[in-house]
Amino acid sequence: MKMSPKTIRLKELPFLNEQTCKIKNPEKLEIQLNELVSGGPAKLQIVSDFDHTITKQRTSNGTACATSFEIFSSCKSLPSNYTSESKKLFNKYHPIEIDPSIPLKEKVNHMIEWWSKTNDILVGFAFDGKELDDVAIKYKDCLRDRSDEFFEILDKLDVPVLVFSAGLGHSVESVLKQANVYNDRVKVISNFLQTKDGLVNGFKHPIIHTFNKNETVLVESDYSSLVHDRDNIILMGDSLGDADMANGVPSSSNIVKIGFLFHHVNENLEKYMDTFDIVLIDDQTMNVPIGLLNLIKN
Ligand SMILES: Nc1ccn([C@@H]2O[C@H](COP(=O)(O)O)[C@@H](O)[C@H]2O)c(=O)n1
Ligand SMILES: [Mg+2]
Repeated sequence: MKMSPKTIRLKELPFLNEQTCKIKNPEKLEIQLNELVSGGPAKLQIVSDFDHTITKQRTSNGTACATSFEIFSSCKSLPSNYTSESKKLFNKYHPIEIDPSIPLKEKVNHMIEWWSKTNDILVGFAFDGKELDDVAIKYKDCLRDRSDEFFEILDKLDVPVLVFSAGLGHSVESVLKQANVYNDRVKVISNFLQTKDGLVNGFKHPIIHTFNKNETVLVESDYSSLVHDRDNIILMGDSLGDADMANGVPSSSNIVKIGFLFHHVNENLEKYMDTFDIVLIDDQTMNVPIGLLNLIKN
């Protein structure tokens, strides 16, 4: 006998009823979730940011987790002027990046300036991918709690994952590799270094920064052609700009957006709730994405 599918009710899902989980429009989310479930794994794809989304925003003792650029900077062979300049840039621009009082247009200009100054200092030295792989071993535990389980479920269900990062692609790939979660279903679109005469010569184009993660930078990749029949999307990010990461998909797509909120929680909460379907406050786990996958899997 064929069973009729049971409607999923948000109030019956403990992982969406925690104090730290905020949902602006539960009715809309309930409809979206039921569509995700009825589409099953075959219709699903994941689009996720890397820094502070696949990795944690803070460790258990409260310190910030290194970004992919910071992981690169811990390679001992890099010239000290690169590492010191890069640190200075981080100290200047990161507070701007997370400041809720700065209007978006102004912030975008600062971010373009940050990434182009970073591009300018990434010139004229050798880069050893093997050294980065070795360094990345130290950072594999920066991944959110239960990340291994999250990637294992996706792998078993054959669900493709786009990791869309404005960070440094080489570090993203190294950390995913060292954590044993990088496989054929995972594609990284990010900033990769180019070389000239064997030395680093800035980023390959287009440069991806926090606020241009959309179809304009995806257009040159073959990603959309690979997943065009998967119109159910779970999108995950920690920055408001991450919510645009699936902008290039057809308008008929059903996208559930999860936002990990950590900085300036009170000032940001309303904007995050307007932008993401599910907002998770200081949640350093993959509990909610895994909860959704388990519904879809079953
Ligand atoms: N020179 C830089 C530029 C940016 N960052 C940080 O990287 C993050 C971008 O990576 P996502 O995976 O989150 O897109 C961004 O939020 C910046 O804070 C950096 O550390 N150094
Ligand atoms: Mg991020």
